[in-house]
Parts: sequence; C-alpha cells; structure tokens
Amino acid sequence: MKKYIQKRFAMSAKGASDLIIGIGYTTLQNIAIMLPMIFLFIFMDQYFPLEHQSNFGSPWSLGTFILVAFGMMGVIYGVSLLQYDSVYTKVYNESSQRRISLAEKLRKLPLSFFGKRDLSDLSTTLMNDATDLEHIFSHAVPQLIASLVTILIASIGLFSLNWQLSLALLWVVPISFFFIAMSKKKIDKINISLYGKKQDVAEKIFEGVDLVQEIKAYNQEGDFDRELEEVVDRYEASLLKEELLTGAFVNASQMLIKLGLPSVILVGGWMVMQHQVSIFVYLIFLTLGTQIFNPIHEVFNNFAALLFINLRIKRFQEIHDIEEQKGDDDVALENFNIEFDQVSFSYEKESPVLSNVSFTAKQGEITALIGPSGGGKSTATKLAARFWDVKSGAIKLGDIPINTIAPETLLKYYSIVFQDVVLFNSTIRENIRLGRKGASDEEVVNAAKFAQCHDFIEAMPNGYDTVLSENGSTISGGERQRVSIARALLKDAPIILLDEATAALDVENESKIQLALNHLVKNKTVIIIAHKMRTIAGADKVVVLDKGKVVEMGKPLTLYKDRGVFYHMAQKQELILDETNHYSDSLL
Ligand SMILES: Nc1ncnc2c1ncn2[C@@H]1O[C@H](COP(=O)(O)OP(=O)(O)OP(=O)(O)O)[C@@H](O)[C@H]1O
Repeated sequence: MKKYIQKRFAMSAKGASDLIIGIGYTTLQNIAIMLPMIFLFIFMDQYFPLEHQSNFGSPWSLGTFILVAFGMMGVIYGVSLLQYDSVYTKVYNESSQRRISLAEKLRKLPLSFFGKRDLSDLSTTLMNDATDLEHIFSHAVPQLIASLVTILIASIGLFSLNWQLSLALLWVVPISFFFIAMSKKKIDKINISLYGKKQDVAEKIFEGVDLVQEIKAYNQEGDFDRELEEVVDRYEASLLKEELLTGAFVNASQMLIKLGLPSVILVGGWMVMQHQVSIFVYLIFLTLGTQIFNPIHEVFNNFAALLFINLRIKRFQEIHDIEEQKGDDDVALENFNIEFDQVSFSYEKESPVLSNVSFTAKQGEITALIGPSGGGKSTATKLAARFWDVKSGAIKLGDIPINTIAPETLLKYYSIVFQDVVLFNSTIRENIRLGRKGASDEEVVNAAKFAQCHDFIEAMPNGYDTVLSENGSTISGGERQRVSIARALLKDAPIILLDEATAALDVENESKIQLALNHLVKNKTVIIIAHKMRTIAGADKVVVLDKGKVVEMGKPLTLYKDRGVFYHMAQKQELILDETNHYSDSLL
C-alpha cells in the first residue's frame, strides 16, 4: 500500500507513511466525533427508557456521566490534535520536500530542458502546483479515504442493528459517488483547458515584465494591454464554466446524499408503526443520519481539487522522469586541453548546428572561434562546458570525455563570461564573490581592480555594498560585463570561455580589460569568441566556423595570408596583419 501511494502520488517513502497515518487519525477523528451521540443514547436510555428496560444495564450516577463526558472531550481533543499533526504538519513537511526535490532536480537538468519549457510554466509547477497538492493532501485525500472507511465501519454496526434502516440510510452513498464520478470526465476536460488558460495569463504577465523595455521603446503598451485583457477574459470565461459545472455536480451530489435522512424518517416511522423496530433503534438511525454524512460533504466540497490531482502530479512526475546529466565526481585530469572530436549537434531534430567539428584548444593557448553570425560559435563553447550533451562525436577534457564528468565537477574548472551577463539582486561585492565563495573582501577588491570595476564601484553611494537591482539594470552594459569579468578573475579557473566578452565596452575600457585578460589567460586553456577581429589577432589558433562546419583553422597570420574567410573578415574590419605588426595591433 505504501509503495502504491508513493508511486500514485509521487511521494517520498516518509510522505506515503505519513499519509497512511494521517488517514488513520482522520478516521479515528470521524469516529470520535460520533462519541457524543453514543453518550446521548446511553443517557436517554437510562433516564428515559422508552421500552421500560435499559439497554445498557443499571443506570450510571450523574457523577459517572460527568466523568465520561469529560473523558470523551479529552479523547476527541487528543485525537483531533493527533489528526492535525499527522495531516497538516506532516503534509507541509512533505510539500516542502517536494519543492526542494524539484529544485534539486532542476539544478541537475541539462539546459536543453529549459529551452523547451517556459519559465512561467516552471514557476507555476514550483509554486502553485505544490501549494494545491498541499491543500489536496491536507484536506481532500485523507478525508475522502477516512470518510469512506468511517462509513464502512459504521455500516457494519448499523447493518447488524437493522439492515432495512441501514439500507434506507446508506443507499444514497453509492448513488451520489456514482453521480459525481460520472462528472469526472467532463470536469477533467474543462480543468485541462482551464489550466492552459491560466498558464497563458502567467506567460503574458511574465512576458510583460521581461520585455517592458522593448514594449515601451516600440510603443506597444496598447497592444500588450489588449492581448493581456484577451487572455484574462478567456481564463475568466473558462473559470466560470468550470465553477458552474463543478458546482452543479457537487451540489446535486450533496442534495442527493441528504436524502438519506428523510428516507430513514419515512422507512423507520413506518417500521415503528408496524412494530418491526424499536423506537430506540429508530432514534439511533435518526441521530446518526444527521452526522454520518458530514465528512462526505467536505470531500465533495474539495472535489474539484481532487480532480486536479492527476494533472498536478503528472507535471511533477514529468520533471522527475527527465534524465539528469550524470558523471563522475572524482576525475584526475592530466592537462586541460579541450578536444572536439567529430562533434555534431542540433537543438532541434533535423537542423544540425554543428557537423563533424574537430579542433583542440590547448592549455596555455588562446583558441579563437570566429565566423559569420549563426555559425555555431556560442553553441561550441556551451557544449565545451557541457550545458548540452553532444549528439555524436566527443568532447574531451584532458583526454576524458566530458559526458563522463559530473557537470558540477566539470564546471569547477571553468570561468565563463557570457554575452548576456546575469547579475543577482544583491550587493556588488556578493555578485563578484559568486566567482569564488569564501573569497576575502580584499580578493574581491583586487579582482574588481583588475577588471577595471573598482573606480565605478567606489563612485557608487554605498561602494561595494551597493545593492544591484535584479539583472543589474541599474548599471551600464559595459559595467555589467566588467563585474562579470571580475567574477571570472576571482574564480581563477584553468579554463576560460569568453563569449563576446568585450562587446559592450568602450575602446578605453576594452583596452584596459584586454590587458587584464592577458594576465588572466596565462597558462590557461582559453576559448574566445569575438566579432572584433583585432581582439583575436594574437590568438594561437583561429577556428573559423561557418554553418556549423570548420572551414578554416590555423594561426591568424597564416589564415590571413591564405586569403580565405578569415582574411575577408579582417579586411571588412580594416585589420591588417603582417609579420611585424600583428602582435602590436592585437590586444591579446
Ligand atoms: N537554445 C537554442 N535553441 C535552438 N536553436 C538555437 C539555440 N541557440 C542557438 N540556436 C541556433 O543555433 C545556430 C547557431 O547559433 P550560435 O549562437 O551558436 O551561433 P553563433 O555563431 O554564436 O552566432 P552569433 O555570432 O550571432 O552569436 C543558430 O541558427 C541559432 O539560431
């Protein structure tokens, strides 16, 4: 049973045991709530015996009644406390575990996964789905199972007392459950469409926040508002439909179940008149009839949430089932050469981005990737850091295929400066320290000085303690890139990947940073992508990528003399290389 629950509800082993215990206590609570009725029967039976003889032996004293009443209150209180702890506290624990395990899983997934899923969808799974499941497992699931168990237990007792009255009371249960189950298919369908529409609203809002600059720059506010209104209207209409349909079925089932009591009144009244049943038994059925269905009412109230459960769990399960990038944590690397061996790769099937790419970026050398836009340069550098796994061929680091090295271990060897720098909503100091946790303040300042950040940081109101807004939007593009370079300097990893690192810098800063990079790249494996030819004229090797293929490879001067793609790109940028001046013209 535990294994089944674990699989069915995508739970941890502990979560499944807790749910079973929760169901047990909820059943006990349902039964305990009926104790006052039993108390009432005993009292009435002993003090107002309707059939001249008590069913419960000699009368209790008033003191005994008071004692039993307090005892009963204690039992109800104790059971309710245990039920609360087992259902709510434990369910919230499981829920936090669910969120943590999802976040852990996301951390281990390859970037290809994030390219396919949009972020609003992911955050919905993390936040809303987890919250909804929390509600379902604390309110609906234990109560549903517990009320069925309670009714089953009560039915055994009631049937042994009088089967005709039991039938009169309980015939409504299977019929109302059957009725509500019939609506499942219809409500499920609406729920799926409702869920999609809710996603559309979330995506649109995300888009608005993400692209606020472009929306304003291109005067698109009106269009954006209109589109947002449309998706919100569609969601609202779908929500209304869902509420109406669920309400209709739930109310009808609740009305149906209420018929249990009148049918006991009628059948029981007739049987009492025919002397087929004692008035005492009749009273028991009447009082139970007012109480026994209360838990089922609550289950029906949570019916819509219960129907959502499969959809929610499926989304969690889907993410959990995605294969993680695995690999060894312990690797002994003899060197830090990166070798591309016949590498082919595509993001989407049938549109290859790299085809049979082979080159080696040697330790202590600068390997420059150049070529027309869309040629696959960024893709090659990201593959080198195992952001994706190659489809065929192999990428090796120090002769070890990188797909056998755990991504976290592998990335310890890399400092990466991307085109699009990401900064966090934290102080500049912490943003730089991201390069190496535990680096001292002095080391942070030194890295900032090397990356030409120190002066602009000092000029800010709180210096290194200035809090950057999310994505660093309060500093310029060039400054953002310099902070990112400071991070890489601090990390001081043996491999450096630079993607357009100097694109957003003015000429003066670019020169300063290039000097700092010169210092940094000594004895390291450097792969650099740059469109500015003069930044790579001093590279040890140039690999020209065009339409995913290596079309030229060699030393810059050799390629320049060969008058191929490299030469034409250099010419377009008015770069002249010759035996004497190419190093002085280059900055690396
Ligand atoms: N995440 C992605 N999903 C799908 N296709 C992608 C993705 N990233 C890049 N591509 C496609 O792969 C091809 C190569 O892109 P890539 O960014 O590697 O080229 P590049 O040479 O670095 O270009 P640029 O010089 O303009 O930055 C392009 O056609 C691009 O549209």
